[in-house]
Amino acid sequence: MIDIEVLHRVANTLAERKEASPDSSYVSSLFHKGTDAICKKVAEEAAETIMAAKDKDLLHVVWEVTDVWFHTMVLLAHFGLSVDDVLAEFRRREGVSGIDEKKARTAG
Ligand SMILES: N=c1c2ncn([C@@H]3O[C@H](COP(=O)(O)OP(=O)(O)OP(=O)(O)O)[C@@H](O)[C@H]3O)c2ncn1[C@@H]1O[C@H](COP(=O)(O)O)[C@@H](O)[C@H]1O
Repeated sequence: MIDIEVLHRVANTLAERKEASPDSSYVSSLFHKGTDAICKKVAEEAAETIMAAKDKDLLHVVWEVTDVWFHTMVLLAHFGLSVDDVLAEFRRREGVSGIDEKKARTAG
């Protein structure tokens, strides 16, 4: 199993890019363009994931999901959120059936 620490290393690089010149860094250029540009990339990469899935192109599914994760990490960093916020939410949901959770949400 590959260590999840790679996500933290990339997240640390993203944080450093907040101080970098947009000319020298793709991530910095996204930070400078702002929320709309970052969200546009998330949407584009999600659409490309769907197209790869419909083509049953499994290599491209992995590439595009990586692009989605990466650009959502840029979005988190843009808002001062961290990978750990998402991992904590996964941990909070762990073992809670999606069916039971939805029932509890719609019961009241
Ligand atoms: N993991 C990534 C990563 N994944 C994808 N990408 C870039 O995300 C972009 C994806 O956009 P597209 O596939 O649409 O490619 P494109 O058509 O060239 O992009 P646009 O024309 O739409 O801008 C490409 O430019 C990829 O190179 C990434 N860029 C950077 N990282 C990580 O971020 C770190 C910092 O990157 P820089 O800030 O560029 O140094 C790197 O060391 C990596 O760890």
